[in-house]
Amino acid sequence: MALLHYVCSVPLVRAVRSRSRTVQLRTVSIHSAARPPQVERVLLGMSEQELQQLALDFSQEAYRGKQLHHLLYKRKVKDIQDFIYLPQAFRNGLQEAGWSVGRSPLYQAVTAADGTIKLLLKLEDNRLVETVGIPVVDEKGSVRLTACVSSQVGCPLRCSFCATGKGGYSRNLQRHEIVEQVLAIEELFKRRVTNVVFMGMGEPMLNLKSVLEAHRCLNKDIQIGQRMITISTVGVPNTIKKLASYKLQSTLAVSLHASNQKLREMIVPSAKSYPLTALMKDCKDYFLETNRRVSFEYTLLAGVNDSVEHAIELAELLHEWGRGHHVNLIPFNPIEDSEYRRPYKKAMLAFAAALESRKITASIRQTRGLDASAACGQLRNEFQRSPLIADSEGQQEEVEVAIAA
Ligand SMILES: C[S@@+](CC[C@H](N)C(=O)[O-])C[C@H]1O[C@@H](n2cnc3c(N)ncnc32)[C@H](O)[C@@H]1O
Ligand code: SF4
Repeated sequence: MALLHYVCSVPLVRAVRSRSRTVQLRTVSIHSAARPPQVERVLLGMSEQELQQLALDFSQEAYRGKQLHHLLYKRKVKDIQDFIYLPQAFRNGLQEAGWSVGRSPLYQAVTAADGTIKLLLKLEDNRLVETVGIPVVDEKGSVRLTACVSSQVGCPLRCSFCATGKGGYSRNLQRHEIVEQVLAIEELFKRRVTNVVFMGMGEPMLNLKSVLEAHRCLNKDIQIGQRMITISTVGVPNTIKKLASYKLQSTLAVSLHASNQKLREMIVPSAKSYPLTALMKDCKDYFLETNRRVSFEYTLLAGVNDSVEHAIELAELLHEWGRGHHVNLIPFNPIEDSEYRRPYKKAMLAFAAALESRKITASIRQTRGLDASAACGQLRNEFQRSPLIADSEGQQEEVEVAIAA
């Protein structure tokens, strides 16, 4: 693991454990979570029409809005004073009115042996968010670059095998804080991001508004195809239906991890509020409404959910679906203070074979970025415990998360 940059050592606002946990629910609301800073005057995330309107509001011609769009999304300029095409008076006017581009400084980047890079961005309120760039060379030799983006700082849902969940929750990310992760990865790799997966820190469905706004920007402004974007969720009641209504061509990934309700509740505490039958129905409706295959993520935990019997039960759950799904088997990535273990390869292959023999398409996901703690579910804890941060004077903040009935 090589340290690429250490940009600054600023106080870190650290989230601590939530005091209240999951209770019975129908809808989800979050109380007393840390508020993001004021973001009304942030340029990143705005559409071309909005930027044109902004130019008009500043008594500029509408084409200045087009130039702003080009500077933000093509030239990726980070500071208003560097908008060299724009009149100095317009730049000054924007700044005086409190506008900013909305790009955060890179705090740290760590590269893994396989070329995966984990980036840590320092947000305006000193919170840190992690994002991962994963380069993949396909059989034809062309390179894909996947951005694994975060939607929240931490996560309130506390899945038992996930470092993010164990690290606590601070707040939702704003749309520009999601978009900028992709731009930061492009800057570091010096190439375009081809795929985006909402599989970093946080539960996207608990921050659906900002996730959808960021999705629009990534698609329309940064020109990443909708089909190249995946939104991953552990399942939050009513949100899959809502997402389906937008009829996006993006992939919905549902983190299942268990073949029956009892086991799922043990692994994913929030499953208590969203029975497997209801979740599966919503997923099927999603497929029928969008005609997009749903991807089921299944983290394999040795001796917990990885037996052939579990595979058979999972196949039964998916059997009536026909072609509308795919199962992604994710070998557990080790995290601190966890008794879970990654299954042996033989067990994973047997699990996949049991699915395939029942006509359920499945693949075992290749682990990327493990030695840099950049693999699925490993985000957050590593940096939180870094001595650099432990020594800082970041104030601690009690965050209470309640999932209400
Ligand atoms: C970190 S979550 C973020 C997206 C969303 N909250 C979800 O759970 O789908 C992305 C994926 O990482 C997986 N994951 C979490 N912890 C993991 C671990 N320790 N090993 C392997 N996969 C893990 C989750 O199951 C999920 O499929
Ligand atoms: S797996 Fe997803 S939902 Fe569960 S704690 Fe981690 S980030 Fe949150």
